[in-house]
Order: sequence, then C-alpha cells, then structure tokens
Amino acid sequence: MNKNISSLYKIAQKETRKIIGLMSGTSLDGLDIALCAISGAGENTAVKILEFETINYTEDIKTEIRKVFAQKTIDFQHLGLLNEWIGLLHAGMVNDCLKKWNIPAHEVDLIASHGQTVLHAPKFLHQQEKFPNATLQIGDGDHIAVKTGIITLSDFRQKHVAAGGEGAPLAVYGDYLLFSKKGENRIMLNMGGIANFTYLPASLNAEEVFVTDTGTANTLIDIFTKQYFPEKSYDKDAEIAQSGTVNQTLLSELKNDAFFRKSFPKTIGQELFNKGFVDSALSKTNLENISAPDLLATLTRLSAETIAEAIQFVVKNTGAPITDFKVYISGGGTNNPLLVKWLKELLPCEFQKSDDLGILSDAKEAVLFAVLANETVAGGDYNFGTNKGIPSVTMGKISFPN
Ligand SMILES: Nc1ncnc2c1ncn2[C@@H]1O[C@H](COP(=O)(O)OP(=O)(O)OP(=O)(O)O)[C@@H](O)[C@H]1O
Ligand SMILES: CC(=O)N[C@H]1[C@@H]2OC[C@@H](O2)[C@@H](O)[C@@H]1O[C@H](C)C(=O)O
Repeated sequence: MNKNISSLYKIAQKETRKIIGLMSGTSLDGLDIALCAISGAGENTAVKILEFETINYTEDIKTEIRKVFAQKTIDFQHLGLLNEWIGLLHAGMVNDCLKKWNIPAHEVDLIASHGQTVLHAPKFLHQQEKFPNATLQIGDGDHIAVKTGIITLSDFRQKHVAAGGEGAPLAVYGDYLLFSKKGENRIMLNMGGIANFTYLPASLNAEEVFVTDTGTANTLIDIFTKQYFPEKSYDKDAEIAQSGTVNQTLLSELKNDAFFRKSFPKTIGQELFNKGFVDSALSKTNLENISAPDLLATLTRLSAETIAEAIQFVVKNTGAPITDFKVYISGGGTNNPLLVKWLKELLPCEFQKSDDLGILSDAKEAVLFAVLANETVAGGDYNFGTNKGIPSVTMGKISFPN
C-alpha cells in the first residue's frame, strides 16, 4: 500500500485527530489558523481548539489578491501565479505558527485549507444558461502539503457545486454537527464580508436544517470607509455610522436589488456587493453628495435589515414564534455595536455569541473547515434530504506531502 494511503487509513481510525483549519475570508483581512483536537465524527463530533491565531495579510498580499478578487476582467497570468503564491504563503504561515506553538508537524494529522475565494458566481448572477454555478478558491493544497509535510484537504466548494449546490454556505455541515441542541431552535449567524446563517431546528431533524447567505454584512461598510478615510480599513466600533442618519430613499433603492427579492436559499459575494452596487444606487437617487456618516449608517442599516428579514423568513416558515429562537453570532460584525443593536431591535429573541457554545467566534469558520476534513476522512454520515441546497456529500481534495 502507498505509505500516504496507509497514514490516512491510520488517521481515519484514531479516536482523536489533530486538524488545522485554515480560513481566509472575503474581507481579505488575513488567514485564521485553528489547531483543533477533533474526536469522533458525525453527530458524535467533539472539538477542542488547542491553538488559534490570525495572521494578518500585509498590504502587498491584499493588493495582489484585489487584482483578481471578484473582478470581471483580470490578467490571466496573475491568477495562475497567485494560485501558487497563496498556497506557499499559507503553508509558510502554518509553519510559523507550529514553530511558535512548539508543535512538530508530525503531531498534526491533517490540514483543512479553504483557500482564498476569488470568484463566486452562482447561476443567477452570471445568467449564462449553459454554464453551471461557479466558485473559485485559490492557494493550491499541494503546496501546503509539500511545504508543511502534513496531509492537506483543500478546494472544498467544488464537490458542493458538483452535487448541485452553489458551493456555499458550507458552515451548515459543522454547525449542524457541533451546535444542534434538542429542544432549542438555533440560528447560527456569521457576519463577515457577507452574512450567512444556519437554522438548526429544535427537533434535530437534518431535513429541516436550512442555510443561506443574506447579502452584505461588512463588505460595503468596509469599501466606503476606505473610500472616505483611506487610512481606515473598517468603521471601527461603528464610530462613523453612529454619527450619521439612515437615508431611507437610498436604503429602499439598495434593497430593491433583484438579489434581495430572489427566493432563499441563495449565495453571493463581492461580484454583486461592490462599489458599483452602491454608486449606482447613489446615482439613481441623486445622492452622490451624501455625507460619509449618513452613507455608512445607511449601509449598516442595509446589513441589519436584510439579515433580519432573511431570518424572519425562516422563522415564519417554521410556524414557531421568534421568541422561541436563539441567535448565536460570530464573525467580525459581532464587534460592530450599531449592527448588533439594530439586529436585536429587529429580531426580538435572545442573542448570544458563538463563544458561549465553546467555540471562539473569530475561530469558528476555520474550525468548521477542520470539521469538514474530519468528516471526509472519518465520517460523512449525514443526510440533509433533497432540497435546500445542502448536498449530503463529503468535500475536499486530498494532497499528500510526497
Ligand atoms: N471593532 C469592529 N467594529 C466594526 N467592525 C468590525 C470590528 N472588528 C471587525 N469588524 C468587521 O469585521 C470584518 C472582518 O470580519 P471577518 O473576519 O469575519 O470576515 P471574513 O471571514 O473575511 O468574511 P466572510 O466570512 O464573508 O468570508 C472587518 O472587515 C470589519 O468590517
Ligand atoms: C464563496 C465564498 O467564499 N463564500 C463565503 C463568503 O463568506 C460568507 C459567505 O460568503 C459564505 O457563503 C462563504 O463562507 C462561509 C465560510 C461558508 O461557506 O459557510
């Protein structure tokens, strides 16, 4: 037997696996690295975060990624170069962390690498009949495996697309396995660049689980903070938005986009929610001279209302009152006090942080990819039924170090 297959076989049989989850989200702020001890699989999965670190992207890395990220026209060679470079960069970041944590690579069983999303184009966005849903994450897993010496699973979203999904959101699998609780209707809401949530029914019935993106969370706020205040990369603690007033005319125009009228579930990225999206609404409403605080207040309100309306839709479908639900928030948006305040006003139910469930909010997405890798190697026994865009498949391509 090939020795790599034999190692993988042994890893699959272990009671506890050490898996590093890597997540670099659409905000391009950096790489989240979570070293997890994962025992069991499926509904018996238990995770302990042993170490966690976010390695911030340098301005150089952000600039290089922005050249291709969600762009319609790019330098094709640059995409190819980036695919290799990001793989090497991520591998280097993992090696640096292992050194800092004093953990030899041979003690780590697997790496689960999300890669850097550079394109997310579901069919309703590209509208080209003959082409399927498309999504593209770069930073090749082979580089990570070779440079770290650790078996690496990567490129998780392609199997989801191949099995009929849009390639996202994938958080649902880990959310279901780690956070479902009998007798409690849970909403796991993540507010990164884009917002998404998983509904976990009190019944634990996998076929009732639901997941969707809701639209922008921080993406538009970040873009326009940078435009008005080039030295800032986001509206820290909503300081600017809090001093502004929501412009209802602009808000209605922004919410009038076809994405918000499209039925759930749905997924999206910066291919839609970009500077042009807001500029076009400003131009249609003759509000090009709106002040920065008013614009940021309006964009923050857009995130709050569209997240709340998506959750209300799911709640309504269950027939249970909203007060029967608990919302667990994670992602950078949890640190935006205005966004959270408005969400709480719009959704009269209990709010907690995902930290309260034992998983550090900032680490949650990286952990969820470690759980996906754990399922591919040692589990995969879940059935979400036939609808709702949650294919019951395992995901991730396996790269061996040698
Ligand atoms: N103190 C804060 N005040 C306001 N906003 C904040 C604060 N801290 C973080 N954020 C927001 O959170 C964003 C980063 O969130 P996160 O790291 O969850 O995104 P991501 O994982 O890259 O995105 P996605 O999940 O969509 O891929 C920042 O760009 C910023 O807008
Ligand atoms: C294509 C892509 O990278 N999508 C991200 C993005 O960030 C949030 C939202 O849009 C979500 O659908 C997804 O990430 C999370 C981790 C997911 O798949 O669940």
